Amino acid sequence: MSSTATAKQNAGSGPVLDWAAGHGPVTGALSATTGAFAVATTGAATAMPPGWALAVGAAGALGHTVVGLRVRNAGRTLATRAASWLVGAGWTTWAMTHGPLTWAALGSLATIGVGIGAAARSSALYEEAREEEAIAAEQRAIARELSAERRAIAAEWVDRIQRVCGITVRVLGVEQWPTGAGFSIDAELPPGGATWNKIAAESPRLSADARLPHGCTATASPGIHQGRVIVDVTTLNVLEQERTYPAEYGPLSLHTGIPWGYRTNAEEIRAYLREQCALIVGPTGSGKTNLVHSILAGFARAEDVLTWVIDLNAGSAGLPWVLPALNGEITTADGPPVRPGIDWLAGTFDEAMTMLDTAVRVAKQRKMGYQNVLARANTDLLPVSPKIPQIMLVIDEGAEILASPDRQVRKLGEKILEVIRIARAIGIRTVLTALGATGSVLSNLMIRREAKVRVALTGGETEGMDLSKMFPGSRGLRVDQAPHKGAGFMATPESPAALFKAWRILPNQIREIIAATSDRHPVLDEVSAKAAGAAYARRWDAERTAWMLDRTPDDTTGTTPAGGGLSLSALREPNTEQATPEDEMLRRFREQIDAQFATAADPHTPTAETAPPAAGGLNLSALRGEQDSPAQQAALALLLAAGTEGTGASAIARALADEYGTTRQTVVGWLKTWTQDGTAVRVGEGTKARYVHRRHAPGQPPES
Ligand SMILES: Nc1ncnc2c1ncn2[C@@H]1O[C@H](COP(=O)(O)OP(=O)(O)OP(=O)(O)O)[C@@H](O)[C@H]1O
Repeated sequence: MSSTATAKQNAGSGPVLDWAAGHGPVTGALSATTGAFAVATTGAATAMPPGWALAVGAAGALGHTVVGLRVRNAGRTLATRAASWLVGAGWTTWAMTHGPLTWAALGSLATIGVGIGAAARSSALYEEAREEEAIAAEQRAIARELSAERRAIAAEWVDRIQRVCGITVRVLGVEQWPTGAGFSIDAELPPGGATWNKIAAESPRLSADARLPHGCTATASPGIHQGRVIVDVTTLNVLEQERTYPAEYGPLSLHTGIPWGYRTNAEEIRAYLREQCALIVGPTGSGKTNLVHSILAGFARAEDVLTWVIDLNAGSAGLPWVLPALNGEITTADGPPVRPGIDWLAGTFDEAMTMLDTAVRVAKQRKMGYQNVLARANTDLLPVSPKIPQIMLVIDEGAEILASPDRQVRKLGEKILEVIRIARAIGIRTVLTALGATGSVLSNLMIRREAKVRVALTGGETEGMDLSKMFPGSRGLRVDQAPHKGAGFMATPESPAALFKAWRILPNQIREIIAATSDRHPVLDEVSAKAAGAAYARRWDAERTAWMLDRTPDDTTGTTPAGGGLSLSALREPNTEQATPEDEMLRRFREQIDAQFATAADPHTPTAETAPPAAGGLNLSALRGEQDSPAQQAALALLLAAGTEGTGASAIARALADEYGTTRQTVVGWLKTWTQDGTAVRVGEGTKARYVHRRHAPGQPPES
């Protein structure tokens, strides 16, 4: 009978006995006594020589002892098992001689059974306790070793702090960092008025005394109360290494902080920007642009942030976040067009002014429009959420704008300050970068008060780096501690000034982040969109974005002006007979945005200057008269050539991809327009659907 069949049979008739399983105290005793009884009765009935039972018992005891030794059972367990075998065998021998079916034999067998059970139970418990004790002993040994190391560290640093700072601390704990880059000491200051900053001020001397490698520091910060100090000691210089932006692009929120880089203990540091503005200082070549990209990456990942970028320096900070989407270089797995990684990019003075005016209008409108929301939430801080996103204005070299001697540029500066002044409560904050004009910028009270998230990228540059102005109250920070590109110091209200490094982020990661976050960006809330008006709604308009395409390196028109100024092509009449590839790209971009996103409803009723928006979206394409581009003409020619058979969007896109870089999405847009205006006819359904030029449409008289 198969085992399954047996199991099935047994299932209905009581407990299934698993003979392969090991014995517990009860089954073990039961098995021993029933076994002995069976042998005794059979032996007596068959007149088996009683000595055999004794021999079997001795062999059993020996076998069990050997196995027990092999699995390292305790001596006590071995003795119990061997004794069980021998007692069982003794009884069997006796019972075979005197007859197993007497009351004396049965009673003594039951007693033996209970005895074996109890002994087995006790030896099992003993075995368990022995195992636990072994584990605990092992852990105690590890802890002893660790705490010996910790004790050594504690003693060494008590001595050092005494020697260097003249303060005798009592170490309460030493925590080794999981990153392996160093440790933290939690110590109690002596009575008599010693403060943690006395130790903090001696950081360089402590580091030297500890013979720390270059780039490693011993920094002191306040402990749990004013009588305690934490000393963080780095022993491995992670700032030396180049670490790329973490490849996990999951959603973030302004409220949980946006990671900007990592500390010397290799832990990430986050900027909390709900109420704070930020100031980043970094001379040329220090890695400032790279840091701005890391920051924009974090904002792109956030579900409650819309990023507006002003970059009058040829848009280099913002362009990588726009162009891949604009040029249709990125597609997502399910095919919808990709939104740029930032919500607005101003690369010219006029556009920057428009953006700042819009920000001021939005701020004022939010103040009025959200009174109820504030009252309901019982707060004076607008509850920022994906529905009411925070606008982060990132202004590259904004500090230079503030300090500019040029009257025009200073107007921009005044607007920036106005935004900083009025918009904290209602969710608009700024990130300003500076090449080094820290003196004049930091003398501005508004910046000093509002921009407490600060970064100084040194990249080894010592000229014009006044760390004490950037991080007032922090002592012991030296530029030469961070000689690597992308490295410097960062302070936030939550985390005192200390060494920091930005992750390296390359264009391919920027493209990945644009694709990964495309459907995550919030939409400007209705109240704000109303205030922002057409200036915002038409931000991707051809005339306003032409400069971006003139900057692309694969520009073949030769019209790119030198320097970063506004390009002449921005003034180009968009409805020229021969559309350029840039116009084609722009048109495609507008179409994609129209098709996919109602980026903001244009709240204004159409006027002479504002073209009517399509219901539910921007209808950017409608903002200019559509003109067939060479790519579109080629597509039309293909449609004609397909005759009565017709063709589809994919086939046309494939044919045009090499020469014009046309995507399927674009062709879908053209085919839609052509079917609407009667140029083409759609025939068939589902996967069989194809388009036929009206000349070849069924039932159509041939055109002459
Ligand atoms: N976090 C980083 N890790 C490693 N290397 C970096 C990092 N940031 C920047 N670099 C290196 O420094 C170089 C300059 O960086 P980046 O262009 O960001 O500097 P910048 O301060 O903006 O300079 P510029 O103003 O001249 O553009 C980069 O090409 C890169 O090699």
